[in-house]
Amino acid sequence: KIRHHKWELKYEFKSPDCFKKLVITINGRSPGPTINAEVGDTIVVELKNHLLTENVAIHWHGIRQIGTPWADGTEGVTQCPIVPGDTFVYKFVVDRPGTYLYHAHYGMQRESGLYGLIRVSLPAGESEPFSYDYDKGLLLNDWYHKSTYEQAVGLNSKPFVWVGEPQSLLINGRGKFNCSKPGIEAGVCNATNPDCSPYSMTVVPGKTYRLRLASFTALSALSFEIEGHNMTVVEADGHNVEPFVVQNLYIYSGETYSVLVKADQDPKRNYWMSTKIVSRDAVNTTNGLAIFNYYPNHPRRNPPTMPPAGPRWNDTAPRLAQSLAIKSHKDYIHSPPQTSDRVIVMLNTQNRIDGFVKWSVNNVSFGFPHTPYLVSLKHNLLHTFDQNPPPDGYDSQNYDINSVAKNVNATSSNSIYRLKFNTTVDIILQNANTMNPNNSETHPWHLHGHDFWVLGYGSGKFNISTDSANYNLVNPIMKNTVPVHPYGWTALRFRADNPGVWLFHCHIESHFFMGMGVVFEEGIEKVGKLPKSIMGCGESKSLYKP
Ligand SMILES: O=C1O[C@H]([C@@H](O)CO)C(O)=C1O
Repeated sequence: KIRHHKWELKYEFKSPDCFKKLVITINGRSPGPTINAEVGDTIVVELKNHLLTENVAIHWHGIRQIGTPWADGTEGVTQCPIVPGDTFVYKFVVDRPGTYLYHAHYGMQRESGLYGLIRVSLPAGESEPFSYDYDKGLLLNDWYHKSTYEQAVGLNSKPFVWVGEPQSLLINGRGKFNCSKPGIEAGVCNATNPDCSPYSMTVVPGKTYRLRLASFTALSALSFEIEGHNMTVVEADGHNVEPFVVQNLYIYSGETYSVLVKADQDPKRNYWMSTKIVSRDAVNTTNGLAIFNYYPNHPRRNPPTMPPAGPRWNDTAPRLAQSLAIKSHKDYIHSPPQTSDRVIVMLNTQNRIDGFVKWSVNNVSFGFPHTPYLVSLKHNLLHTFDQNPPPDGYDSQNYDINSVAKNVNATSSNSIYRLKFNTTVDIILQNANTMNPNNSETHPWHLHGHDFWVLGYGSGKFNISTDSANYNLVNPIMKNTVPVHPYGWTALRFRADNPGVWLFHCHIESHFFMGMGVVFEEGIEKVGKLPKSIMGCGESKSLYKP
């Protein structure tokens, strides 16, 4: 079945957390409409850019784009930006059931509110290995009052202007900034604006709900909980999980989870749903709140209790424990190849280049070329980017991951990793200290075009002989986004079997903007004829003869 969507993108004044700012809307909404589809459907999104003076591109996060690498929506990698006034048509197949995201992939535009959910269900007659009565989406986000443009310029300035912690946290596009804080211009913040009344999810006592949680945060790692209710984790990034129960779920930017919740508590009252920032000391950001409303109580009635405080922000152990608990459902194991053809160790560091603050992989900070790689590679415009491959590792003998590096300087490059088609590749994400003493951050890494097996997590420096001996090669979960914990490592394996050019990057918007990403090419010769609509910028202009 073909599912046709017509989207008009524009900036509008909105007050998702009561504070008025410019928000990118899709057909008047932020978050945008949920795309509902069945496995095997073709999604067509006809996108009209009405942003007046800003380009755009939309990425379908978690959709592998098999046979349509040009529809991945990654500006600079798979397409030219969509300029104001233009219409671009995305067309791709959703080939697996599960919960996925879509969001802007141009500069740091996602945080302007251009995001939404993709829900792919099984064909009628097929069923999941779990059951529920109702299916609901919960889109989690953090929210800034400054424009994405002001933030980008700050990150790219000397002296460096960091984006800081978000002003609020949103649940289904709604949050609450404290309008009575001093220094707010009259008329900008209105606590009674209906845009910012909390999201309320009505539940029928005794029923079971599948909540599809998705994190779109620009920066924050979150802990989500529903006061007084257990949650059973059943899906992660579109894969069935061997079920386990949590009171609070840690979720990193770019991840999705389905949890089952039974409305089995006192039906005479409502309960809080809340998000809290973990892994960063965000003292001035209040927790995100929504209402878990037991029918027939009033959906706006506040619960009689204080909202839950949530876990301590700097406690890494329970987060690592949750990561380790996520295994493939026993009836849905995709066995990983038992060996790999290539191991790429990726040291994650914060650096300086000519006095600018950057993030790097193996001391190379990523920057886009002018021509999208997909076009350059397919049409042999190889002079458009650096042909020296980036390093497959770092000097692990001599690099101390636990302290500020002796030499924090890095280089910048737009070079890429070229993978041999149909080979198995291991990636070891190695975390380290930032440029600040006693500080290491959590980075959620997202791979385009593939799912990978998560073979292991550990703390400290990865040891190729001892740590790889402990890989989970039996029932590893497959995901498309995974955290590397502070001072820790994460090991992934994937098959380079999807012809195209694919980004792999930290899903924190500012970190990717500062260079925290790499690009993989595989099987470029197998990519079909590129649509002209992705061309028109840089050297692809020469190919664009209408
Ligand atoms: O990239 C970052 O910069 C700041 C800080 O390290 C420098 O101000 C921070 O917390 C980041 O994640």
